[in-house]
Amino acid sequence: MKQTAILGAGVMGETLLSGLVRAGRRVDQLLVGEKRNERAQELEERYGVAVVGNADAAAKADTVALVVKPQDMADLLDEIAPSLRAGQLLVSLAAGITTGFIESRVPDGVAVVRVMPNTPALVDEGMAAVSPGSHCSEEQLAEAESLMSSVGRVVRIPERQQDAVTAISGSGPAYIFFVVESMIEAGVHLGLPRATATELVIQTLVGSAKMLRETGTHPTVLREQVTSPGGTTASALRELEVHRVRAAFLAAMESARDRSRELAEGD
Ligand SMILES: NC(=O)C1=CN([C@@H]2O[C@H](COP(=O)(O)OP(=O)(O)OC[C@H]3O[C@@H](n4cnc5c(N)ncnc54)[C@H](O)[C@@H]3O)[C@@H](O)[C@H]2O)C=CC1
Ligand SMILES: O=C(O)[C@@H]1CCC=N1
Repeated sequence: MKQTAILGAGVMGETLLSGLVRAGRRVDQLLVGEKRNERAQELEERYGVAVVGNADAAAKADTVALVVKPQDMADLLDEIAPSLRAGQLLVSLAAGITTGFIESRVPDGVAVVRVMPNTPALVDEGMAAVSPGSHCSEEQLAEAESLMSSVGRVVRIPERQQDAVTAISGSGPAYIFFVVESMIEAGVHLGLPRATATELVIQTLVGSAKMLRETGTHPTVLREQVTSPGGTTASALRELEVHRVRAAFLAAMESARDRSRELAEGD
């Protein structure tokens, strides 16, 4: 019976855990390692999953998902390294942490896959990008992909693109929620009840996302279809350009990419 351990069960760890359970993974094939006792207890009660020590989980599992903050990764690896053996697979979901960083801290022959997931995995609409480390077999990479495909889509990318991916899809949901918040506030400023503004914005987002996915039409064309000559949309879009929103998105994502690079240094 193949065992999968999840070490670090905060927002992303629980997202992965819940997705695996929804996808039909038996709870007796799952182990969780979590530092905070009250959190560990909560997860045991919610999912019926066994929460054990990190070293114990690492020794028993075939696949170990590392879902702690980048700043906590070195300590976690020091703790579990003596329990690991060649042939096991480590799947890191941490921003910035390279496969080389992990490989240099665990026994030879332990395979590493770096993944950048995102929180829509909570509703099985996640986007994950996976990159193999230096000695990861096709079968092990497929195992990491299958872990993530239980909660959404998966793409394979070269590891050098991981910091950019982190800036786009890893952090991406936060930008979208920020836009949604801003539009709801604008609706309230324009005199709409908050509940009405919220419903209008969320359905507009869902409908627009569905159009992008289902028509396959380029976003520029879809935007042009909404923009009547001399109309309301053109007027609004001119304001967004005047306020340099496009440039702000570029600067924001460059900043996220650079921060991802820094996290590897432990800052
Ligand atoms: N939240 C997000 O949207 C995304 C997060 N990630 C990555 O996922 C990782 C976790 O992020 P979050 O879940 O947001 O953080 P979080 O702070 O919610 O969760 C981290 C968990 O790890 C636990 N922990 C810390 N040290 C531990 C140890 N030695 N042993 C066991 N448990 C330990 C903490 O108690 C906490 O519950 C990060 O590396 C982050 O870069 C990646 C993509 C998206
Ligand atoms: O903010 C962060 O560092 C993590 C990585 C991507 C999304 N959340």
